Amino acid sequence: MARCYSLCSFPTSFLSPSSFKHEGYLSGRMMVPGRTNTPPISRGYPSFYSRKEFELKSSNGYPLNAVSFPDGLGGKSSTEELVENRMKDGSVPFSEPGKAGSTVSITVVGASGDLARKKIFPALFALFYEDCLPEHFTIFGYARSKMSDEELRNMISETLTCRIDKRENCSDKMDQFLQRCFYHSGQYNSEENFSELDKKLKEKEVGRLPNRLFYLSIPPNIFVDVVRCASHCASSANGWTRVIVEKPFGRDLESSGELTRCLKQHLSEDQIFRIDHYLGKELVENLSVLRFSNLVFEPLWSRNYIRNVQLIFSENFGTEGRGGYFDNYGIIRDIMQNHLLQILALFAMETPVSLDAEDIRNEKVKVLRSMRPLQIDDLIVGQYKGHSAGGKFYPGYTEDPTVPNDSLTPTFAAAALFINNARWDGVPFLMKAGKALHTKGAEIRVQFRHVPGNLYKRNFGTDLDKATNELVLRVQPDEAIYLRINNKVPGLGMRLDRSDLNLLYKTRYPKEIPDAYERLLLDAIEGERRLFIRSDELDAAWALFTPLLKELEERKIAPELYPYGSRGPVGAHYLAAKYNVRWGDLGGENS
Ligand SMILES: NC(=O)C1=CN([C@@H]2O[C@H](COP(=O)(O)OP(=O)(O)OC[C@H]3O[C@@H](n4cnc5c(N)ncnc54)[C@H](OP(=O)(O)O)[C@@H]3O)[C@@H](O)[C@H]2O)C=CC1
Ligand SMILES: O=C1O[C@H](COP(=O)(O)O)[C@@H](O)[C@H](O)[C@H]1O
Repeated sequence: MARCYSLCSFPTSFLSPSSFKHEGYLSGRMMVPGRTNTPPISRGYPSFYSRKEFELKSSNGYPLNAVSFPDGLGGKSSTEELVENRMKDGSVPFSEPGKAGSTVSITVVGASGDLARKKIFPALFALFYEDCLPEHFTIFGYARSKMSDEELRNMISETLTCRIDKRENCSDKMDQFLQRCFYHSGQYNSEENFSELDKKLKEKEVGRLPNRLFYLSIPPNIFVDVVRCASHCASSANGWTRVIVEKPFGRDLESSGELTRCLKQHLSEDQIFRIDHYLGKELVENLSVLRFSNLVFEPLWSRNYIRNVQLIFSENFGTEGRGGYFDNYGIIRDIMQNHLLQILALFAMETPVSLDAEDIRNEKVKVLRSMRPLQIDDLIVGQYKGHSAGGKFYPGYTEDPTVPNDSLTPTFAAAALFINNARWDGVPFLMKAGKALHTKGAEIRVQFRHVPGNLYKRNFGTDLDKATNELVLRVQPDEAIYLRINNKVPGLGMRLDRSDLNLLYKTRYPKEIPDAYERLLLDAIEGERRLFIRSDELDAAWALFTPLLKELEERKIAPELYPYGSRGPVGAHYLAAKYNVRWGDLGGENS
């Protein structure tokens, strides 16, 4: 995480917690009529730091506090003037630098659940461990389960690991972190219970400008209840209040629109942080860097040179434990409509005006709106069936006790999508996503066109595809970016070979890569919206998939069965062949 690492690379005296202050920004309850809650960061306003030249980078590489305070007194800095002016007009009550600072309270709603335990609390600890959290912060777990603070701490401590070097003993840090974690038990639709939470939050926030972040790690049917109660009874009185919303954001265009409408009765769009954790993955972040900061790629980034793009997701386990949720959604909604489509939009967008969140999100929306809705002929669906291997039986999807026996829900899908704009006209964007396959991974594969009039064509035999240049971004596991090129085998003859120019992260960057949730939580705390989904993006994404999802369900299209642990249904090959494409991940040697 560049910003934190750049923070950590300062001399240690700069790293004292007191140099890390996030000041509060906007007064009022969650929804402030006539005013958006855009924080200082994305508008280029400063945050306050006590040290000259202290610079904390946001995840888009922009300095968050593009300001340095003058040494000594004498004259007002532009920052101080800005603060003073803003306070005079009453609109933005920053707290004064140097006086009582701000605090951030992070409430994990659904704290007893799987996601909270496995991802959210560990990510918060990792941020704390890296000194990336503000100096003053408190974490609250909220759920119906009865638990004491101590029990919550015990639960959390089971999943915490030391961040940089797993062998390092960081029990002191863990203890410090756990001491800042508290629990409140309550119903999700009880204003009274949220008022009790508010009281407890205030006790921790006393004397500081309170900022509040709520993470909705709960089933979607209770999102609106929680937002209503939190907004009425537990939002910050004079700091910012933000809400991270987990997917699924509805199950089609209508239900997603309805969810957005309901949330917006209590929140402004700027307060809603719709999370897609794939946008927080290191390699997905690197996609734009690779493209926009290397001369060698951007000129090739169009239909003129790119033959097809493949977005591939696979898991080598089934819906174990999540069958109840999954059966109502299926793989298209679970993975394609969000994770893979988000990557596609980032991949295919035009150059944004800047790295500002709105500029990037504007470009992504344009791509999504230029796409034609997915056609049923460009889709194949599959479902895994039970399979025995190595003396063990792997049950099929419908053998999961939480899944109906006659379920037609796809656990695998492959699709061909097209972008009807000048850059991408006619280029197939192939997506493939499946559970219970032979391997776990996610990658972006770019296959380039054949070299026209290739002088060496006879060296490749009859299959020119063997000479295809391919750029692969392996998102996980074993993060890597590699470029497949053709080269001569050393020697007196003229034998050609395909080799990989390989940037393998674990050899180039031996440090552990931060989890996606770390980056996204930090961005939400800092008010950086670039990696969160705006409501018009969401609408455009659903518009592409909704007609097809309805058709699949109305026509009760049966998925092609594939054995647990296999490479998926053969239909995926026919679909690719229809567009003269071969899946790059099934291409043989070290593909
Ligand atoms: N788990 C994962 O890997 C991922 C999850 N998500 C999404 O994140 C959110 C949380 O996921 P996860 O932690 O797995 O969910 P859980 O099913 O574990 O639910 C979280 C908590 O919500 C409460 N809860 C569960 N069901 C209900 C219900 N029907 N009514 C009221 N409260 C309920 C429970 O707390 P209590 O009973 O104590 O109140 C539970 O501990 C979901 O929206 C999910 O779709 C997204 C990506 C990945
Ligand atoms: O959002 C989801 O993602 C996970 C896969 O996430 P990863 O970071 O482990 O690749 C997937 O298992 C789950 O079904 C889906 O809801």
